[in-house]
Amino acid sequence: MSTPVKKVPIHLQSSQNRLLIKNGKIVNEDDIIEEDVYVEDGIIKEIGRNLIIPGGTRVIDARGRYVIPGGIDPHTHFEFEFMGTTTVDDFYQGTKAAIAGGTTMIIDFAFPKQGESLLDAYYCYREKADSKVCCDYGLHVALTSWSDRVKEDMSILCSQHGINSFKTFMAYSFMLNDSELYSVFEHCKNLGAVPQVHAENGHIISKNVDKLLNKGVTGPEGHEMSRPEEVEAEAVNRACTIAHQVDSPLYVVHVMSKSAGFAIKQARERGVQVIGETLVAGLACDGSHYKNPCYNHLAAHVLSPPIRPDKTTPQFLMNLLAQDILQLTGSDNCTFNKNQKEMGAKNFSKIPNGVNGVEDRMSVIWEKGVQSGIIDPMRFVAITSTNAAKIFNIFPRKGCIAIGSDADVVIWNPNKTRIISAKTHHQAVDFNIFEGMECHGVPEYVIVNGRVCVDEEQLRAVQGHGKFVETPVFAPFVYDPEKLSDMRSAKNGTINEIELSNKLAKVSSISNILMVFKIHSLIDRTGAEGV
Ligand SMILES: NC(=O)NCCC(=O)O
Ligand SMILES: [Zn+2]
Ligand SMILES: [Zn+2]
Repeated sequence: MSTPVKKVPIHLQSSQNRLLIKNGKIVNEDDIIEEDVYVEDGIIKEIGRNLIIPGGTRVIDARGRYVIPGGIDPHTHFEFEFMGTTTVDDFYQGTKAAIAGGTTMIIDFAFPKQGESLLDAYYCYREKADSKVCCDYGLHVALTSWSDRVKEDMSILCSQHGINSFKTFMAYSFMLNDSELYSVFEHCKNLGAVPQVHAENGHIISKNVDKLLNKGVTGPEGHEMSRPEEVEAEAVNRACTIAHQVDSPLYVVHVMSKSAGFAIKQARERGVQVIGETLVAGLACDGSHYKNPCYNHLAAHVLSPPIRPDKTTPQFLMNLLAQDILQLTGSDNCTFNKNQKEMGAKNFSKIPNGVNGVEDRMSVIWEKGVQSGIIDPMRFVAITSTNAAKIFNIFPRKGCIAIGSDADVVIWNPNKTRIISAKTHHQAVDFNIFEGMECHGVPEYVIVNGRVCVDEEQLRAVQGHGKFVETPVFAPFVYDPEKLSDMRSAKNGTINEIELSNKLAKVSSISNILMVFKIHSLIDRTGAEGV
């Protein structure tokens, strides 16, 4: 006897494959147009008015909404074994939360365990992620040592496995020295890959940690005290110098301070091809939480480089994004629960480093950037999606609303608000560093490869719906500045004339050269062209 075939009602069948988004304002990095978007089989097939579409197509009315490319978070750590424990957001929960907030692709880091080869680390991450991801994902690979074997594996990863970026460290026990960084950057340049750097001076930090612990400073406040911003800026400057010597591009991850941002500005002015990423944590959180007497509250905010005590830093970083001195934003989502953070109860240097952000990045940046008048919706799209797609060489497949692009689309209501809370977020972590923040900008629909995964604000993410996306080498954005200038929009966003007073940032180099950088009035839009 044959099993009766269950028939899916026709309207449900077609809504999986065909979708018309009507009456919205399409925002790309360089323009805003009022046209409809037709999606079929996961791809944007048509853009225009009065489109002729097949019967049975689901229609979403986006009147009064923006239709934007899904966010690309270039910096997450799901299922990451770090500092003696593992992050609580795995590839399922992490990507589900990403989608809830309007992010439709993440790029994580394949991290080799001690003694593990880069290739094995890559296979291990593919194994962990492939069956779990609800949205597409890519991988950077972390370099925790340097050898001929590492060099060879980098070449294989680029030529055979769709990897085009490698993260190096100037801090933590696995940091590389200057000579190793020189070799890595040079090799990346030959491969057409993007060398990334975690820029903090690890030697100074470890001296400071010892000194603080000896003085009896054991609480979480010691974390920030051991890594002041000049320690970040010195490393940024040194990494830029090394990259310049070998003529390689450089991507500085998680820029968290004014001094580091300024070091990037200076490097770009002297011709270093440096790309700067900042974090939603740095754009929204200031040092006010350092006054909180609760260990758990403080420990929950510990990440590296740290959130700066200076209250003006978040807006300063947003201004750098408006100016194109920084190009993109990540979350560095690296989440540990209360009991894991308690590993550092007697010694701040043992607090697992990391915070949340993958879910809230889009709304928080909209609130702090667009709602506050520092950037316009086009620049928002550039710093949350398009630039990541360009840097990691998946543009225009991702990062824009265009015919032929993947249908990763968000229908964004700029007038709705929501209040962020750990009680309502979709992440596994038990704390939210943006707790209580009211944000304008709500993703009412999130379409992931053509599938409606947030539907009228209801999350319907599907485990395994995402795929690994290869990132090819020699991204034009990074390696071909001429093509880049054609590709790059002249519009860098409308920004308020926020006068930043001249400030002095002291940056000391490892060789005891004291450089004093004068921070110019950074917010001069016309002056930004030459940055
Ligand atoms: N940033 C942080 O504190 N944790 C994640 C690891 C890293 O990105 O350095
Ligand atoms: Zn890092
Ligand atoms: Zn990170």
